[in-house]
Amino acid sequence: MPIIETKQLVKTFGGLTAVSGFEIYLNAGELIGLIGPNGAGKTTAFNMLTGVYQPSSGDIRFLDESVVGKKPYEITQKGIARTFQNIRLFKDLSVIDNVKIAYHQNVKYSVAAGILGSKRFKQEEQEIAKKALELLKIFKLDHKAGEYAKNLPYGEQRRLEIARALATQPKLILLDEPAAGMNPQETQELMELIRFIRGAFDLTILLIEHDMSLVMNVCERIYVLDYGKIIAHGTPQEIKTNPKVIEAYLGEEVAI
Ligand SMILES: Nc1ncnc2c1ncn2[C@@H]1O[C@H](COP(=O)(O)OP(=O)(O)OP(=O)(O)O)[C@@H](O)[C@H]1O
Repeated sequence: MPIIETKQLVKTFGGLTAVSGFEIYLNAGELIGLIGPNGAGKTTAFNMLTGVYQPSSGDIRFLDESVVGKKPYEITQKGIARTFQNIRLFKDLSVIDNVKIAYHQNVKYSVAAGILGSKRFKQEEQEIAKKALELLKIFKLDHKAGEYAKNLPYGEQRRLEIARALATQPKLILLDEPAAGMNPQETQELMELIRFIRGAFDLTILLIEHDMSLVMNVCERIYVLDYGKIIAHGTPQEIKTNPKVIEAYLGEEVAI
């Protein structure tokens, strides 16, 4: 049974149909790509999967339960995390605090315990600080734990966003253009990191990416959106040679 499955998802904005008939599924442990020309509806699809937008119609089943109508924080608590195309870190907080905040979502002490500084609260805080640092180590950001997030170079901010998403302990993670703005060396390292975290954290991953070499190299299957509709679905090899995909990308800068 798929971990997530969408049924005939539609999103309209006034007269504009941004996404229609959107049907995808991801099995547990898969790494799947979602590609398409600019304005095809990829981010709108992510926004529906994470409760940022409510679908105009259709259904989203996550772990065999509909998540339509749920708020973004409820969806995060159920196990779906994401990163954003335009990085959304807490830029005036330290690197480690960005990760600690995400861990706090799953902590069990009460607000009163926090204010009163109870023993349990202190233990939880120490545990979270330890876990956050371990996570930063995986992302090679532990030596920058105390720096302001805003002072990190772009590529590191992107990595921190993924680390923060992982701190919510998701089962499914949606990455919106994780390699945007990265140089080839950083992109290569990111590719290895994505493969690593999938295994290490038992994740299922859906990836939007314009960097075709990244998508073709790491994804097992790829969905292609064009004008809000899925025009192709298959292995990287099938997608590369699909005439509809080639046509959709004509005039775009990306070579597939
Ligand atoms: N909040 C909104 N209000 C109105 N129109 C929107 C809104 N969000 C997205 N759209 C429109 O929906 C369509 C799909 O946009 P979307 O951002 O999902 O595409 P995309 O595939 O993610 O594009 P890109 O690759 O450029 O990020 C576009 O025509 C966009 O202008």
